[in-house]
Amino acid sequence: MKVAEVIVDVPARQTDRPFDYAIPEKWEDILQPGMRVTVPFGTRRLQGFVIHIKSHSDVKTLKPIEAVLDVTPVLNEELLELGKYLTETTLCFAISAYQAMLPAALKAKYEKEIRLVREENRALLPETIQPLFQDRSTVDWKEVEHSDWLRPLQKAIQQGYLEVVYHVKEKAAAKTVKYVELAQSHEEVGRAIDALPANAAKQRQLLTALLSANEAVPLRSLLEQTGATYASLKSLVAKGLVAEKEIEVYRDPYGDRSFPTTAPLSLTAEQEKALSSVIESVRTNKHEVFLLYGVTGSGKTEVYMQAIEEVLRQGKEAIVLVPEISLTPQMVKRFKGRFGSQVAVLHSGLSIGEKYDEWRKIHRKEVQLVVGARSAIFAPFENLGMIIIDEEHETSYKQEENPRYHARDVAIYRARVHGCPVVLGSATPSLESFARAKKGVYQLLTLQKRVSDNGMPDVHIVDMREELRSGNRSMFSRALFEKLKDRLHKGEQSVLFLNRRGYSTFVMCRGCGYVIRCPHCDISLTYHRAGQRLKCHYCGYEEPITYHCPSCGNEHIRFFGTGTQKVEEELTKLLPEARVIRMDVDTTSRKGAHERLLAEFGEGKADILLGTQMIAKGLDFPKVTLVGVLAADTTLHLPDFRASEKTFQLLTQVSGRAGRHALPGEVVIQTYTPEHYSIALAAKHDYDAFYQREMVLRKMHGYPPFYYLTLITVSHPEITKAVAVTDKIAAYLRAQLSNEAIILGPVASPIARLHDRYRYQCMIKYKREPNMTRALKAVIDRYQHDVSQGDLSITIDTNPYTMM
Ligand SMILES: Nc1ncnc2c1ncn2[C@@H]1O[C@H](COP(=O)(O)OP(=O)(O)OP(=O)(O)O)[C@@H](O)[C@H]1O
Ligand SMILES: [Zn+2]
Ligand SMILES: [Zn+2]
Repeated sequence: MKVAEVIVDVPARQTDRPFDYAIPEKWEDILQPGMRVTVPFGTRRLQGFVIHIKSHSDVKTLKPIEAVLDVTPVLNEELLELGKYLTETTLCFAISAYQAMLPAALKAKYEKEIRLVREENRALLPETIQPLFQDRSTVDWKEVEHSDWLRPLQKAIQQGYLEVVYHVKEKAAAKTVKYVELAQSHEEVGRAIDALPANAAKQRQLLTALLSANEAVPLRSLLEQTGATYASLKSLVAKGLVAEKEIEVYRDPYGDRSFPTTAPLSLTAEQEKALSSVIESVRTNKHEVFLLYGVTGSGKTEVYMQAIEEVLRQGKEAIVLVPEISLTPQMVKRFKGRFGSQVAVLHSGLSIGEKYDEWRKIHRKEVQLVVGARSAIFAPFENLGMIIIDEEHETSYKQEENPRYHARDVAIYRARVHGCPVVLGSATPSLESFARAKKGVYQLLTLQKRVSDNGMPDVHIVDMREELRSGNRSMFSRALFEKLKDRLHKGEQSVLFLNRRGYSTFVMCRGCGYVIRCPHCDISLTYHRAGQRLKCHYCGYEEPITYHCPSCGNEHIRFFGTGTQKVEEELTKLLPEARVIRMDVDTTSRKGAHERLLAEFGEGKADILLGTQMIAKGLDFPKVTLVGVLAADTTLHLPDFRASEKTFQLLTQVSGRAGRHALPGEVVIQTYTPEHYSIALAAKHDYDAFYQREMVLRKMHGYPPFYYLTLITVSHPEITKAVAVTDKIAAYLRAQLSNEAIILGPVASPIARLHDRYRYQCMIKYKREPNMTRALKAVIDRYQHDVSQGDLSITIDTNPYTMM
């Protein structure tokens, strides 16, 4: 007998191990590791992954596998191993690791039904629930779960009249389309046409159309083409002349668009040099990590694409990761234009079904290249020739839920297995990556010049305190306003960027200083003009705006901060002739809106593009000659040791949108702290000086890249419990780790209360702690019971990017 080790779909500490199941004989030759199965588990039925097959088990009575859900493994050997690496490095459950690698469509959907065990039982049911089963023998659990029938149903289940049945379903299935084809030879069909009665004109047309098509035709187009009804077709089916069949099709999100083909550009000397190093490594199957440090507009994408061409020539595959937010139609167009149908695209804007179809193209080896956001790093390619991570400094490459992996680490892991290079590209590399490049761990490739002859844009810093002193109370400085007017007259375009991260339009009483806060979380509510409501951005709580202060009752309630809506209003007042496109969460929430707005701007249908973070990167519009940053400092004051780095990156990226082509560009940065080095150095395009300066501070305060970090966050509805547990964890770790490790805390988290739960944290800074993983696992084990039974929650992030 053969036995399968199965990881079941219960993300909990107690079930985080393989369970043995017997493989029924009929599946002995079919079942392979990496396939999904359905198994009985306690009283339930669950989906699971087979991770290993063996011929013996120590378990005495094995339950059999109930169903095999795949024909070929959905996780190959490499990905199964990668799952183990993820559980070790991020301390996640194996099931979470495997599920993260697959499209959501393959995740199980559990459904429960209540079924009459025997027909005769119908009469024995309590009267109250008899009507439920009047003309059926099963009732969906959802129908009754919140009803008064639950009690009598439970009783009937205990008495054995009813039973609960579990179904495991897929979230989405392959899409099929009905086709029609001839079921007999052309001669037979010809004879049949002659034999048709004169009034069967439509049937004749149908057969003639199929004869001339000489292949299966989609049912819909056949009926449209001939004007025949489905009934006419059915009668031909009944005669055995034609047959219907379902053919699988892909949902193609880009199906309705054509992408003009592009040819490789002839490279600049710098590009050429960078490319040849990468190609050398592709040709020799050498695992190396390159850091392609190239200023904005230096043509990094062209280098990526020509390197990919080499990979494809070698018959290998490539993964290109881009941040979700810059996976704009522009980027897609560039890759589809160069590589056509060889590309799959994966991002969160796709439906579950569309993502599944793109994934299947990869799984079936119908494409050789995937361009996608973070999770595309798990693309099931088996012959990888290169992995590219564009804008490698982006924090969105770190997943902020289990498994808390960083795509860069996964990329390096996979590339090592495949013996291929990784290319990390950025105009503003993360300090971690640049430090590694300086140490020679990564190979540094540099593009110092822009492709266009104009070079980097001129940057002007405006001190907004000065503006106020000289009587300008507007949100636009005089310099920015003049330049906006100037561009308008010249028919050139401007981009206005509002830095909104860590910043909110809070509501404050000018009389007593009272700020309206979320009753469940420790943060202020944000004013939303649409609907006149105040919303909590963490838990979703909302309430209508008030005009009276809840604390002192006076009417001087005011909305502070600047939102994009407010900027737009002001623009309409000051520059009524300007056509403005606003891009923020409100205007881009509908599917396709993001893309449409950018296309309109690209076609010159607007003079000013006003937006938040989502317009900061990747955009490449020739007519943009002015970039205005309305408030540069908002990210500076986040409670995060990366605040300066993030500010520098953001300002450099957004400035980089100006003057990328023939026309020279200019940037205006408005700030209240012009002297801050992040702002001053971004204005000078001086990454190197910023790096030096910031590294000194990181070293002094013991932060990455000098130290590794692990952040433990404990939350509980009772503050004393949260503190006590954090305290115990900190004490335990102090005892377990070496004296070199620095354990900070317990302290209240920057967001000290969320969803009515108090949050405390403990941060560990360390250089080398062989005992670390073991100690953290011990912490998880120690509190496993409290976490699963009670109100305690503990999250451990072994490489935190948000400190909140
Ligand atoms: N060798 C070349 N010859 C002519 N044009 C080029 C060449 N390389 C790139 N370009 C063009 O220069 C522009 C900028 O290139 P690209 O967008 O790749 O820059 P980037 O380095 O990715 O910049 P960013 O970091 O700002 O996104 C693009 O329009 C691109 O088509
Ligand atoms: Zn809240
Ligand atoms: Zn008040």
